[in-house]
Amino acid sequence: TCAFAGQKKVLAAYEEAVKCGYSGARAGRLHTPHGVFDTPMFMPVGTQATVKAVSPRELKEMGAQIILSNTYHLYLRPGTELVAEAGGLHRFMDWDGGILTDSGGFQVFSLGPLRKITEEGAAFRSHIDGSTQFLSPEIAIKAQMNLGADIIMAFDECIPYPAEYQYAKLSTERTTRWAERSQKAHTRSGQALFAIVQGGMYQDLRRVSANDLVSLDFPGYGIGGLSVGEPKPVMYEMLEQTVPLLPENKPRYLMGVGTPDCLVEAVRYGIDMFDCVFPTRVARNGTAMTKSGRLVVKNAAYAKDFLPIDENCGCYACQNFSRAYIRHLLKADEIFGLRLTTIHNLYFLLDFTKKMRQAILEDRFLSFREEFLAQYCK
Ligand SMILES: NCc1cc(CSc2ccccc2)c2nc(N)[nH]c(=O)c2c1
Ligand SMILES: [Zn+2]
Repeated sequence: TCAFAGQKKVLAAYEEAVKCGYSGARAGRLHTPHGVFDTPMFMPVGTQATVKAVSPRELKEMGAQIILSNTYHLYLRPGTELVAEAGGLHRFMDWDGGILTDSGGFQVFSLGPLRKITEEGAAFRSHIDGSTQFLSPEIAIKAQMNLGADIIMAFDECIPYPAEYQYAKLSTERTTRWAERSQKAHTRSGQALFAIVQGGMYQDLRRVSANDLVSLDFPGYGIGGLSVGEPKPVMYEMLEQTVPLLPENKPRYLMGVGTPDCLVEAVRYGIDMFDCVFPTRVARNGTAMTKSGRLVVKNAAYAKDFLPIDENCGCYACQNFSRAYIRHLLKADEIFGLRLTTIHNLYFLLDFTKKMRQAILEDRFLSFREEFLAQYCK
């Protein structure tokens, strides 16, 4: 166990269990005030304090350990002070597992129209009521302390792709200054603040960003600014440059990356934590994830297919319902149809990360990766 202690009392300690030969893959245990969780791990996204279409009980049943929420959305509605008055996010949404919140920077740039970035922070218009809003490291950290997540993220700028070298350099240096301001504003013990590595698609900027943030000594590190439209080989190249510079005894969280082929490659480089809206988002348009790729249940081909989505899947949908039934519900715009495809997709990704962990523990991760990629990308 290599528990770590930041400048405050031990926060999210991370113990590396097993390192897999010939790759950076590792299986670890992440300690938080709401429990100890296994990595590699997939974290379902619950942007507005709910993982769309599923209940906390169902999330627990399918093995979810840590779920994500968005400071940007909760800050605008219902307000983070209100959530604090309700007893914090765990109480508000009745979730007793781990919670991680993003700092809001990314959502400002991806959602808020008419935004302006200065050294101080980001001004933007709310996508809800068009009101003028402002987020800074101090405001974002205060909001996350109000929400009470176990792991919170420093305020950063996700550099768009493509970006000029000069812009990427200035933005990355500012994100490092914002990380320092986030650290100074973070006064809630028992809550881990992760920094976020940026640097665009420039190897040298990625290395500078990682080294600067490591010297500021955070309990864990997000890797941001990837899966923003760049070719996958470029993303893998940035991981190869960045991950080895991060402390082995601290968790690495690749932000907003989530197709299974990307997950297995990122685990190979030593990533421990993942999130993505993809499984819940594609579920809502009737697409199920399987180890051979995507299955569009809504297609007419499945009208009389009385088999489950995946015969080998242990999820509630596959154990009890057929493709024909789920297709019928989706065609009839029945909410239960979306719930079943969402339950299946979340279970698929949670089970997939469990299988990767098992493969690492049994030192057969590289053959697991080969077999999976051969079948999935078929
Ligand atoms: N892959 C793109 C991506 C996604 C997210 C969002 S991850 C997320 C989404 C919902 C809830 C919690 C975290 C990011 N967040 C931050 N702060 N910085 C990034 O560079 C970045 C890049
Ligand atoms: Zn299933």
